Parts: sequence; structure tokens; C-alpha cells
Amino acid sequence: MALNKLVCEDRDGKPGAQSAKGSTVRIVIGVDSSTQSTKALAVDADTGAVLGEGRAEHTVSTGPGRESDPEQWWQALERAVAATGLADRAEAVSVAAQQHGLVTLDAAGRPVRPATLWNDVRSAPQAAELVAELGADRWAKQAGTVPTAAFTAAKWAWLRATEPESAARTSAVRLPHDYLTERLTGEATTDRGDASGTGWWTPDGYDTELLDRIGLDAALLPTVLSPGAVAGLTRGGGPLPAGLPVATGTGDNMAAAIGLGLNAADAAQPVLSLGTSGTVYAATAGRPQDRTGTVCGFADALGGWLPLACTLNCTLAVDRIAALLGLDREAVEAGGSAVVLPYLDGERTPDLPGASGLIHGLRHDTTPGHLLQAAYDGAAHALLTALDEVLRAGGASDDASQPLLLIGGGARGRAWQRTVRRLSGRPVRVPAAQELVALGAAAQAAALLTGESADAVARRWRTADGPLLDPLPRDDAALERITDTLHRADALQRSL
Ligand SMILES: Nc1ncnc2c1ncn2[C@@H]1O[C@H](COP(=O)(O)OP(=O)(O)O)[C@@H](O)[C@H]1O
Ligand SMILES: O=C(CO)[C@@H](O)[C@H](O)COP(=O)(O)O
Repeated sequence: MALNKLVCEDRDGKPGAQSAKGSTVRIVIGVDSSTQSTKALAVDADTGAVLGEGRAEHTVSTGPGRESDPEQWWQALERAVAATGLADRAEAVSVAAQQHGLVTLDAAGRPVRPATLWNDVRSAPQAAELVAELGADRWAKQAGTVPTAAFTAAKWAWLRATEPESAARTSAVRLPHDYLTERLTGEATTDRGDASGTGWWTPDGYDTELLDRIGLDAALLPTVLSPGAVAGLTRGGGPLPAGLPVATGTGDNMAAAIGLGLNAADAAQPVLSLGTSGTVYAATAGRPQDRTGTVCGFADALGGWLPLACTLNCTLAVDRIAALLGLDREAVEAGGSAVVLPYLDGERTPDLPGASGLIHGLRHDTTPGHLLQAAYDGAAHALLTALDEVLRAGGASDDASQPLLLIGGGARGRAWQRTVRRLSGRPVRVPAAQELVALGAAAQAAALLTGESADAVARRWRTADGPLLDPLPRDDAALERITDTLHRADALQRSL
């Protein structure tokens, strides 16, 4: 994809963007409000060329919980969009964001308290209670998912149990992308992809029996829009002009799938995303209903499904271990027999919310580089071992000769690339396009202008193109060492 800047003067002398042929470029803005930052792209709707980029950081609380201020997300969105330099030329916009976070608003539309995020494991007891009470089979059938602490339903149950006064003051419940879209449009909307990460969404509407059980009035929830709908028009007042159509937006993983041009009609193409979270997923025609809890039965943002497994410890955890060892993140050394379970934030896959980091198998000849490599291996292990289950849950079969698409901030790292090739034994393709979540959102916005479906827009933009890395022989010994350590450390990791 072309990344050349095409910004120039337009005919009436205002700063504008023109195509190489001199015709006016139609610009759309895609936003990714993820855990660590907001990224915005200004994209040529016709060619996919990225014409401007902006970024603004977020603050996430440390300690037992993980919380962020939704007002800060909004300010970061305004700053990132303004930094593209093309906001005033935009013709449509769409917002994708981190999934699952619980945003509670008061009667004036202001946050009652900071949002509890997808990686906040304090809601683990409530998730376990909900599964024990309603049964894994009912969860798999209704929500497509057996919930962990990540799911919004567990977070709401936690809020009611620990801060009943905050729950009582809540007049609206939103996901991060719902909140930001509503700040743009004034309309209370969501989409099926992001809604499917709440636990209370079903293909037939909100699960009112569950909502009754957790004491949440369905009137507090947004309207679920159909794929391709217009969520509303921008109200103006910020960097974007008033009156622009705003697409439905979606959760960040659903947006990245769009950004790669994936849809359920294609043979399931596995994707591995290495960011704050690690995720492995595919767009499938079959609805996932995994009663073991490993695979989340998400909807995609198009009308199909997005079976997905997610880990809490990925790039941040490995970078932290590199820092503890005093090493650059690329300073890995092959060999050694140490195992590192880098579960610094607890873990979701496997479901060990109380776990912590663990090192096993140290010897006199273990080097810091061995330990760092073992941390990469420990982070990649859960994702790669879940890949089969993800595809099976969506009714697709795996073809090990098909390349894995590797995306997210970590996909740029040589050590990450080599680890994934070594532990999967598969070829890996690294799309040249970066910021696939924001690109997917931009494709949703462009689809409002062109009348195409969003995935067709991204395919036209050739966003998944990139170098193909050959497979390496699969390191089964390393995989078995990690599986064995996990098994033997189970009691310890559960009791923490
Ligand atoms: N070259 C690189 N090698 C390895 N990791 C990288 C590299 N560049 C960025 N990262 C990691 O990518 C992460 C950010 O990825 P990103 O997908 O943007 O995360 P998120 O969307 O969760 O905020 C950071 O934690 C950083 O450690
Ligand atoms: O919880 C999940 C998926 O179920 C995470 O993937 C979040 O959506 C956060 O994403 P990043 O900020 O790491 O991109």
C-alpha cells in the first residue's frame, strides 16, 4: 500500500489533498482507541493511501485493577484526529476501540467512574459465579462464549457487588467504542462485533434473562446497528466538521479483521495479533459456541463470526521481562531449558486470573538471553495452542501450509517473528500496512461513501500484502516443556 503523503494546496488555495491526477481525494478518518494509545489515520477512500497519522497516549492504572478515564480517551481522539492534519477535509469517520471495557455514564452523560478494562481481573469471582449459576452450556448457546473476567457482564456484576452506589448512579452502560461514537454523534449506538464481547448480546437481541440476573436494565444499553449502517452525523465542535457520516465502528479485533479484508466467505485465514493483548482469530461462517471457555464466540462486524482466543500478557509482559533482565527486546538467545510463564497480569488463556510470572528449569548455564527467549515462547504458546480450537469452533479446518497473518505492534519485532515461526512451524506473512485496526475503521468509513462492504474496501486497498517468511521446523520440545510446566504449576497458579 502506498504510504506517500499527497497533501497539497487545492484549487481555492486551502490546504487539501489531491490525487496524482489532480482530482480531489476523498478522505476518511479511521480511529483505533486501544489500551495504550489512540491512533488515527487519514486515508484516501479510493486508493487506501495513508495521507496523515496522529497518535496520543492513554494512562492505565496499575495495582490490582486496570482502569482508564473515558474522558481521556475522548481528548486523545481529538488530539490524534487533529494530528492527521486532514480532519477538516474528512468526509466520513469511524471509531474502533479495545473490547469489553465497562463505561458507566450518569444522567448528564459523564463517566460515573473510570472504565474497568478488558485486562482487569478483579471481576474473576463474578465471572466464575455466573458460569456456576447459569452453566457453561447455556453461556455457549446464548452468548457463544463462557465468560472470563474480561467480559462486560462480569464487570457490571463486580461493580454492583463492590460499588453499589456507582451502579445506582449509572444511567447508561457503554463499551469504549460506543462511548466515543456517541461523543461524536450524540446517538447511543453499538455494533454486533463489539456487543458480542459483553456476554449479554445474542444474535436475537439482548439476553434479558441474563440482564435481570445481573440487575442491568436493557434501557441503559445502546441500539445495536446493522453492519454498514450510519451511526449518526458528527456534531462538530472538535477537529472534525459537523455533519459527517459516522460508521458503526466496532471492537479492535473485528476492525483489524476488516482491515485485513477478511470475511466469513473466504477460507478461514488465521490471524495472530501481538499487542498489549495477544489474540488469535479467524473470520468464519460458523457460529462458535465453545463450552470449554478457551474460544470467545465473537460476532464479526460484517454478519459472520470471529472465534478468538486472547491472552493478557503479550508485548508489554515480554518487554517488562527484557527490562528486568537489562536486555534489549531483540537480545534473545536460542537454546536452554528454562520455561517462563510471563503471566504478570494474571492470565485469561489459560484462565488463571490470579496467576503471576513464573520461571522454571534454571540451570548454571542458563543465560539472560535464554530467559528472554523463554518469555517470548511462554507468551506465544497459549495463542498457538489455541489456534486449532479457534478454527474448529468456527467450523473451519486448519491447513498448516497456510501462512499466519502476523499483526499488531509486536509483528515488527524480529524476535517475535522468529518465535512464531519456530513454535508454529508455519509460514508467516507480515502485512506492510501498519495500524490495521485504524485502517479497518477507515474502511468502514469509506464504505459509507462508496456503497461497498467494508471488507471489500480493504481488499481493494490490498492491506494484507506483505513479505512472506518461510516456516521454521516446529520446536515441539519447547512447546511440550511449557505445557508440562503449566500442568505441574496449576495448583500454585490457581491459589495465588
Ligand atoms: N519493533 C517492535 N518489536 C517488538 N515489539 C514492539 C515493536 N514495536 C512495538 N512493539 C510493541 O507493540 C506494543 C504496542 O502494540 P499495539 O498493537 O499498538 O498495542 P495496543 O493496540 O494493544 O495498544 C507495545 O507494547 C510495544 O512493546
Ligand atoms: O480483550 C480483548 C479481546 O477479547 C483484547 O484484544 C482487547 O480488545 C484489547 O486490545 P488491545 O488494546 O491489546 O489491542
